[in-house]
Amino acid sequence: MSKPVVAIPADIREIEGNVWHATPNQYVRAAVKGADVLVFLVPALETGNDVDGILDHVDGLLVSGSRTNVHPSLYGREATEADGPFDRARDATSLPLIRRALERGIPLLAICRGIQELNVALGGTLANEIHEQPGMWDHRKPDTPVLDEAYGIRQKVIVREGTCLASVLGAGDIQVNSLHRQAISRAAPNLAVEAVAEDGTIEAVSVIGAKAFAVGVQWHPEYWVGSDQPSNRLFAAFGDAVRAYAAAKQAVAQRSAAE
Ligand SMILES: N[C@@H](CCC(=O)NCCCC(=O)O)C(=O)O
Repeated sequence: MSKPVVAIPADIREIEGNVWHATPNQYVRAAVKGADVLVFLVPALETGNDVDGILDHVDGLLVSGSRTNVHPSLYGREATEADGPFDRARDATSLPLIRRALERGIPLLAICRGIQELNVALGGTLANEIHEQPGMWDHRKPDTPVLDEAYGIRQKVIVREGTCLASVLGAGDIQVNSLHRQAISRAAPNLAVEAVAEDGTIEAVSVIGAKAFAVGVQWHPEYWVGSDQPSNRLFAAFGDAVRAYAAAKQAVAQRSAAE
């Protein structure tokens, strides 16, 4: 059996005067090296997405981070200039993919913007510029041109006992990186909070009653896959879930062919 396939919804980026569908290499590298899967990038389309047509060809969904923010209109709020930058095509592509992947039992790992999209897709809300709130830590991307510094491990997160994440990483404290201005404000009804920062920021969730692995994290495990044990374990667990889904799908196809 060939390796299973994971879809990564792309961002819209303007590069050298042209519009690109793009995702940073760190997500592709982590999926290939950490989860041992093949990767398909999904173009970001504001309309015309064939969600089932895409998901028919994949065994997992990896929703990446991005400097852009989910549009507030998607969680019932008026958008202001301060809520940007936006990527409406990304929103229109990833939110339906998240909802439908969960319905079909396709494994999901959502990272940073991805956990925020997961929350909004299921009916939750987001808070912006969280560092401006009293008692909140500054979770923003460090102001440095050096990526290893920007993604440096610098924050404690407490993984709760008895959670999906605890089964992968163990319960208790882990050290993670942090590059976000927004965070989950009201968690969607069917999301379980799995990890929090010391200032109460929700750092990880899982989907209650999910048919398969369905986890979102606010930090960036993809960046240190290969050298950081929690990152390695999370992507290995995601890869195992993707392989299980692919094997089950192939077994169904073989039974149908034999009938
Ligand atoms: N825009 C959201 C999500 C942040 C995120 O995904 N960060 C990763 C990319 C960082 C970068 O390249 O700037 C938020 O700010 O909360």
